[in-house]
Amino acid sequence: MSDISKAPLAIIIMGVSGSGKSSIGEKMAARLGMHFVEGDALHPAANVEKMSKGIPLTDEDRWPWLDIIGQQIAASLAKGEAIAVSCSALKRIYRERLRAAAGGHLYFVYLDGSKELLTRRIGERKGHFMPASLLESQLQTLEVPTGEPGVVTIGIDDTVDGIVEAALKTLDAIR
Ligand SMILES: Nc1ncnc2c1ncn2[C@@H]1O[C@H](COP(=O)(O)OP(=O)(O)OP(=O)(O)O)[C@@H](O)[C@H]1O
Ligand SMILES: O=C(O)[C@H](O)[C@@H](O)[C@H](O)[C@H](O)CO
Repeated sequence: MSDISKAPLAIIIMGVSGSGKSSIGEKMAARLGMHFVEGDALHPAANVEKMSKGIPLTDEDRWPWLDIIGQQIAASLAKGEAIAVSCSALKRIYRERLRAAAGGHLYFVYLDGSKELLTRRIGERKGHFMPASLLESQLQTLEVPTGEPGVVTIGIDDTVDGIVEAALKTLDAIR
């Protein structure tokens, strides 16, 4: 099996709110010895305020945020450094923007879960700005990335470790 940590690699861990992007992304990046960036931390304050009030973001709200993420990925790759970022990346046009920023060298790990499981995980989570009420709009906005280049789809009905293992194995298989 090839060692996917050797080449500079850029990975977005994507999916709707509560799918496990932060939990999986952090652990995956640690396993690969990669720098992990929490995409939520890069939202302009106005976006966080909106989401905290239960108001879904628009494309216009998301573009500046996606561009910050794209710039971070481009900067890492330019230095020859691998990077993993958690980012909902719900629409295909968002992913295209991120791919363009990364010069085409971008993988996506899509965390796929049922509405019931997502609702449960968000409900059990404490101290996060994202209210459970926004899950519906997240699911409506999501354009499933399956079939796009560099995408691996992983079901989230498993332990964090199980999901990380599956993601690493599937990613390795397509590289
Ligand atoms: N495989 C799992 N098994 C059990 N609990 C999990 C699993 N993955 C994530 N969780 C829990 O589910 C909740 C949501 O996970 P997390 O915050 O990582 O998702 P997220 O996609 O980053 O969410 P958001 O986009 O809203 O920030 C957290 O409380 C987390 O601890
Ligand atoms: O595109 C979006 O609507 C946002 O990025 C959300 O997905 C949140 O950032 C995330 O889910 C926070 O919990």
